Amino acid sequence: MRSSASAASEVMMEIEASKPQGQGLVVGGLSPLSETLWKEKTNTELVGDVSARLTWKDLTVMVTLNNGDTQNVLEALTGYAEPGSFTALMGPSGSGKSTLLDALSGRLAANAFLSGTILLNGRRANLSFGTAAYVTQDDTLIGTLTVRETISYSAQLRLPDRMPWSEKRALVESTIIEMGLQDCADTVIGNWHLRGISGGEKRRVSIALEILMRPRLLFLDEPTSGLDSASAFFVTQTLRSLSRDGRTVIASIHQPSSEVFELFDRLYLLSGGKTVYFGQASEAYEFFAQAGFPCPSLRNPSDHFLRCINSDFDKVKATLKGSMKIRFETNDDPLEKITTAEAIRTLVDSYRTSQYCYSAKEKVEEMSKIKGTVLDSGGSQASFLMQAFTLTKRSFVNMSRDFGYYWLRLVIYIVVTICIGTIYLNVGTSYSSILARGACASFVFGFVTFMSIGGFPSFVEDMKVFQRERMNGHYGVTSFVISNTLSAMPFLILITFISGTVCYFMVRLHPGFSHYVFFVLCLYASVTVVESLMMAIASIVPNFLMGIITGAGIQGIFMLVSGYFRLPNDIPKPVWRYPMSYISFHFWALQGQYQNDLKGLVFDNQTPDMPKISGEYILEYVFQIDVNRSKWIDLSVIFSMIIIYRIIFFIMIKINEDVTPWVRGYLARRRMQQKSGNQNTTVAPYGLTQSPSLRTYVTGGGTSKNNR
Ligand SMILES: Nc1ncnc2c1ncn2[C@@H]1O[C@H](COP(=O)(O)OP(=O)(O)OP(=O)(O)O)[C@@H](O)[C@H]1O
Repeated sequence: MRSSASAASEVMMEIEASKPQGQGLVVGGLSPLSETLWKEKTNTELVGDVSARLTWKDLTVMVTLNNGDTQNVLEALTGYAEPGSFTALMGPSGSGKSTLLDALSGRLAANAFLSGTILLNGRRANLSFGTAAYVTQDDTLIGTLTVRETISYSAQLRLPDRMPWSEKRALVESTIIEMGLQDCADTVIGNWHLRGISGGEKRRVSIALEILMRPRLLFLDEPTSGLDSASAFFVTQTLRSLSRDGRTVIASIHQPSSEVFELFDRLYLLSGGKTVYFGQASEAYEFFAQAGFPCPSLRNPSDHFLRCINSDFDKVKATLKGSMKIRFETNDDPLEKITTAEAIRTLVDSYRTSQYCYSAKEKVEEMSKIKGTVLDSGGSQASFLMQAFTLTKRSFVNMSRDFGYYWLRLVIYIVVTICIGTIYLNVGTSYSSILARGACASFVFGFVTFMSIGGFPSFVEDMKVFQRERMNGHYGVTSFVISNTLSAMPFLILITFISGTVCYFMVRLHPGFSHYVFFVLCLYASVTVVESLMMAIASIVPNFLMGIITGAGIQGIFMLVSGYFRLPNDIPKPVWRYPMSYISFHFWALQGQYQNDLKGLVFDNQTPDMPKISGEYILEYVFQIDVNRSKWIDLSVIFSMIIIYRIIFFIMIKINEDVTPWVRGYLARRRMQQKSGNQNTTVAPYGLTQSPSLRTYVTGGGTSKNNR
């Protein structure tokens, strides 16, 4: 078998061989090779009529706070981003950079309401789910995969099926080179037990994943944060080169060095949600000078701009003056004479009446009038089957490499079942074994299945990757649910088969192969139900600590009404018996296993004065089991619960994506109209939603078939 390194070097040789004369691979930009490959293999033109012209006018974002108050995070912002340009959003922490990016890309939080107009190519458009690529601040990647594997799986998930694998591989390799990841291409990303690539490299992997599909519109939230100056320059240069290929690139940048600042085409400077400056980055220097805040010599211009508009400096100065009795030297710097809050007011007012503001508004009007191409989903072009297959494979590889996902659980399960086996060793058929058998089954289907909750943190990590990829339109919910179910199956079968066998034969439960198979199947079904239950919980409570507490609480209640801690007929009828005990999978597992174990056995204390007791009698009169119902029906109920919980997971995600934004949109419209009293205020549904179905409404385009 060829090693991945040799395969990679072959690909690189292919790349070298296919290079046009005199044209090298461009490091820090889209290589001619990948550009050509992309156009040839996907029949997609990258520039021209599919370019993305984005405008936003009077964009206001209001958030509702926990105490019911509202706060304007962005106030009446107007601006635009053109193809072939790189726009940087800058401002102090909390100025609204991320919120502006979120508003433009249709990713606002549930409590945020948007008003104003956002147009893409002169039309309203929902930019989520792949129409625009978005690189978030957090690098949510699968820790057990190498850089090359991460990008390769992403290519398989999104590139068209008809594109041969060798060409997909070539695209992957060229993307690795574009992002300067050659040296760490075969290193794992890293997780809690695997030492992986550096933070800067993770950032570059996240960007590589999004530029792989050559999106026409690219949003990046702080792509250079946490990078050293060389890496930050490299990343920014790459983004600039991407924009030069006719793409529209908008990125929020925290504290750029002067070299990085020089790479910006346009600068959007924000403070407290207001526009301080929007225009050519190179002209910002002049604007600040005109407004009375010239940049002192020997100061980095971007540092100066941020210094002028960061009101935290007022607090810092006041604290220093008060507590440390520091006296600030007065010099010619205007910022020493006035507070930063006053400087911000002056700059905001200056901008409002400046030629920069007028020309921006004019340009927005002009761009809004031109109705360009409707950009449909730039998301996945792979078929549903290819997505499901790739996701299953990726998930299986991850599960097999992540020690905490299943291997640790396997070890614990074996240890615990050996303990059970030792305690109930060769339980027999004496009178005392009746209670022992009941307790043993209750422990196995109660506590042993409960331990499956331990996989929740790993699943939450998977969910984060899913959410990032889903929001960027890489694949749909169905593919994720199917892949998760299939990839987990071999591990769950292995865990339950080994631990079930250890337990069954050490305890010597009911002899007979079919009894043993039932026990193992019931254990498998119960453990899978717990997994599915936790999956459904994760779709509602994505925080892993809260998820574990919720899952533990639900299972505790299920155990209580399972018929062991209180006999079925004694469980209070309202709520606990009907419906709780029937919803509890423990109840069905115990009903089935008691029958499986006791039916056909005879209990005898080997003393002449004590009668023999049949298992049927105990089932009916001691454990109060419905003996007329087949144990296989009990088992099928547990299997149906697996499907039900997976459907709940699917529905919850769909509700979050489709229904919640619709409700929020409706509430926002009412709230904004009430607040402003102006019926003409446009509350843009596209800005509030992440719904693929609303995309159909706003763009007239269809929902991608792969986003099912
Ligand atoms: N959904 C929300 N609910 C409540 N407050 C919010 C919400 N979104 C943003 N804010 C508030 O709005 C302000 C701007 O936040 P935002 O994250 O956009 O700033 P930022 O400029 O990106 O900051 P940073 O550089 O630190 O990431 C902050 O004060 C933040 O607390």
